[in-house]
Amino acid sequence: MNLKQIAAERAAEYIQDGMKVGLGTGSTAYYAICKLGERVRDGLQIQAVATSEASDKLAREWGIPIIPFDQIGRLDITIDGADEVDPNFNLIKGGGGALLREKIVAANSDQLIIVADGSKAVDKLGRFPLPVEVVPFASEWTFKALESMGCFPEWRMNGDERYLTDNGNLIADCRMEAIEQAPELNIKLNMLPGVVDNGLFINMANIVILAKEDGSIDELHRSN
Ligand SMILES: O=C(CO)[C@H](O)[C@H](O)COP(=O)(O)O
Repeated sequence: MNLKQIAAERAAEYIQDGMKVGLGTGSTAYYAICKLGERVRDGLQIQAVATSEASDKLAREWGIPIIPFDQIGRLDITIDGADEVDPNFNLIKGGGGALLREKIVAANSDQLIIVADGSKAVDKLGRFPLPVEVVPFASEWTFKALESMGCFPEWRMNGDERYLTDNGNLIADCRMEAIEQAPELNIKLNMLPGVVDNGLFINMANIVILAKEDGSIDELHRSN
């Protein structure tokens, strides 16, 4: 079993009959969706909402009942991956481009469980480029504003075209190397007109499950 699968399957054990579940996006969340799919086939009764078109499709293929976000109400648990996790449970997400829906779904969840291999744990966020979702209108203006803030943005590309999110927006990946004050940066970025949201998830994760090289699991619970 690979490390992503180990972490994801541990998280899937938290899901019980009757729960409303948020399904994350990416190669680690993939294993959580597959495990829940198996359990649904064995009789587990859940309702779910997906954080991307890709996860929506995968979940439906497994027969997991997918409910539109505005109809499902408050979620019990969301299971999602991350690109970086710091010691305060703050995250960078959005490597897979789904940060906006991921953040909305996480904000509507009683618990956010993050699953990852141990390489995602960092002392300080920022080596992974921070994704910032930008509306196409005035995108060059917004890009320059990100440059002026010292964020070193680069448009994410899909071949020769600019990458588009499921929401029809662009992603500027900001190569800052180290983020000194992540909570402040999160607010500053989201105050920029033209920015829809950014990949900093501050005080959102409740549980972090990290699978380590030797196959053991670090399961960390946030106390505050
Ligand atoms: O935020 C995400 C997608 O927007 C993913 O959860 C994050 O990029 C981690 O992905 P993976 O599990 O493939 O490493």
